[in-house]
Amino acid sequence: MGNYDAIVVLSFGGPERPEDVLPFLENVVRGRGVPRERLLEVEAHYQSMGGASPINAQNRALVEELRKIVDLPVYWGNRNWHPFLEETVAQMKADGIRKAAAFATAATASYSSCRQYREDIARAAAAVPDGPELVKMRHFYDHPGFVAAMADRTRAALAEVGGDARLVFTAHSIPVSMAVSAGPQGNAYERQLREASALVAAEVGASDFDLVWQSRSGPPHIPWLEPDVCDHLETLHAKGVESVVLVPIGFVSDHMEVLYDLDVEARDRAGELGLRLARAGTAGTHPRFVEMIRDLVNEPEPTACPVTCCPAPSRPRPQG
Ligand SMILES: CC1=C(CCC(=O)O)c2cc3nc(cc4[nH]c(cc5[nH]c(cc1n2)c(C)c5CCC(=O)O)c(CCC(=O)O)c4C)C(CCC(=O)O)=C3C
Ligand SMILES: [Fe+2]
Repeated sequence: MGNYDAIVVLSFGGPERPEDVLPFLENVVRGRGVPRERLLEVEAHYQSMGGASPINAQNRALVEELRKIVDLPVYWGNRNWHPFLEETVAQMKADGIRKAAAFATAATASYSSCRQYREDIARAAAAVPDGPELVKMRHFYDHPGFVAAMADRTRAALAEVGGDARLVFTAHSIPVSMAVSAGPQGNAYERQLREASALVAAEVGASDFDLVWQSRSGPPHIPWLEPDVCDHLETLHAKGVESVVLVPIGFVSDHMEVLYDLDVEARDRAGELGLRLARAGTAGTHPRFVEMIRDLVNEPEPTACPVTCCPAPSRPRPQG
């Protein structure tokens, strides 16, 4: 046990009002060379959904559920939008918290899903001198609680389409260079997602599955993980597959990347192809997932990753 006196849920953050969408997006892509056109396209996705991301509401719900089963105070702070982790850590200090277990809402290794959350913790520590120590919990892609929650969600989606649907797991695409440098031995992002997918597939009794990518960002000349989920639906259709269940194994709540890129874009593509499609839910507030967080906090204190793993991407050269 790490002798924590609080838990803090650390997440991506999202806008909740139309006028916050662009400033939020600018925070996300600062220094990352994402073309302006891509940013405006994504802005339109958010505005088409009412100018609000559901991610903050989902994190509030997760915090509520967690509070019901732990004896520690539970806080919540984000990387890209209010409440920023700095704000939360300032509150924790004011409340007298000395050491907290930090649960980041990302299951795997990679710069975006691990190292960058460690940087968020370091930034908050620098902003709040003499604040609490935050200890980041380990990756949970293969934790039985996460797997059980995702298996339940997958079974529900299979029941929706009926028959022998093809299981297609999806995760956020990342630059190939980021994928190669993920984890102490490299390639951990893809390997961990494949392992998580295999565990869920086995639990629902599927003999085979695919793992594909979604939500590609970045400049077009930089290679990202492929194939994209929409292209993959075409490939499956060409092979004679008639029904598909999409399982967003790379995300823990039904936020914008899931609601837009899967429920709008991929669903549209499936409709054009005449494919039957159902989308499995994410872990969200599934009781097994919430219990997993409690169990992680009760594990021996995790050691930090080696400093060489999941390095920050080099800053892209300005284009044009
Ligand atoms: C691995 C990974 C996860 C999973 C792990 C985790 O969950 O942390 C994830 C989650 C998320 N990504 C999200 C949103 C966005 N990601 C972007 C851009 C990027 N994501 C990347 C990677 C990941 N992203 C990368 C390498 C970029 C390129 C820019 C950069 O190098 O950082 C952009 C910029 C615009 C664009 O899409 O071009 C947006 C808006 C939301 C919030 C959804 C909501 O608002 O509900 C969530 C949970
Ligand atoms: Fe992202």
